[in-house]
Amino acid sequence: TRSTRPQRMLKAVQKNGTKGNPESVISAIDYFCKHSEWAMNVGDEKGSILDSVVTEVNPSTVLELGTYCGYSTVRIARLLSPGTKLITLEFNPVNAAVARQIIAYAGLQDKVILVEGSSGDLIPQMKERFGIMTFDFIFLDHWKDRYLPDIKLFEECGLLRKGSVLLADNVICPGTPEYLEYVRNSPRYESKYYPAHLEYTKVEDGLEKSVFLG
Ligand SMILES: O=C(NCCCCc1cc2cnccc2s1)c1cc(-c2ccc(F)cc2)cc(O)c1O
Ligand SMILES: [Mg+2]
Repeated sequence: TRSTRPQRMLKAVQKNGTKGNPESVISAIDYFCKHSEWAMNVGDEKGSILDSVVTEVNPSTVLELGTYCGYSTVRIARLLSPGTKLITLEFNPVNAAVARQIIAYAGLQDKVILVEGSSGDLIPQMKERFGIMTFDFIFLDHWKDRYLPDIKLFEECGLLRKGSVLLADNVICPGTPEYLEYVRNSPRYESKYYPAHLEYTKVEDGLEKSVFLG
């Protein structure tokens, strides 16, 4: 059967990247998406904002919802302190297989725990399966209609602490209106919008950073 876009992206990384060099993997993916095939990675513009928030938070516990090909996983993992691991959830097994290879090519496999499944099923298992008390940093980049139910799930499962930072991709395009309304109007969050563009395009998009106030 015909290859998938993530599989063609992996080939581009192996051809144009340098093994063990995360920056070269990031560049190879961005080049592929700009010159070969658009793909729904967070991209370089929003990726720089992601980098700055991760650096500012310097988290010890990290969760990413939506691995896709591992582009943002690599961006986050390369910035984590030694010994810190990030948990990333992916629903699609074919994409998860590609992501594992891209993360390994970057040399970051020891800093990443990739779990296949849906957020609704896996979030309630975080404490028992991974010994997590609370998350310092959460990157939301999965089904856009799951952002709101999943933030409520985080609250219900006691996975947030005073100061936990949630960063959400695509709050404009494709859009997450109910999530935005919730975090911007809830007294339990302090929210800030970072304007940018949909990855590799001129279409308006942005990231919403929300700090849990306890
Ligand atoms: O759908 C998007 N990302 C989610 C893929 C969901 C798969 C998963 C569900 C799930 C559930 N539980 C755990 C893990 C996971 S992973 C997405 C789409 C666009 C886009 C596409 C077309 C377009 F014209 C304009 C924008 C841009 C983006 O940046 C995106 O992130
Ligand atoms: Mg996205």
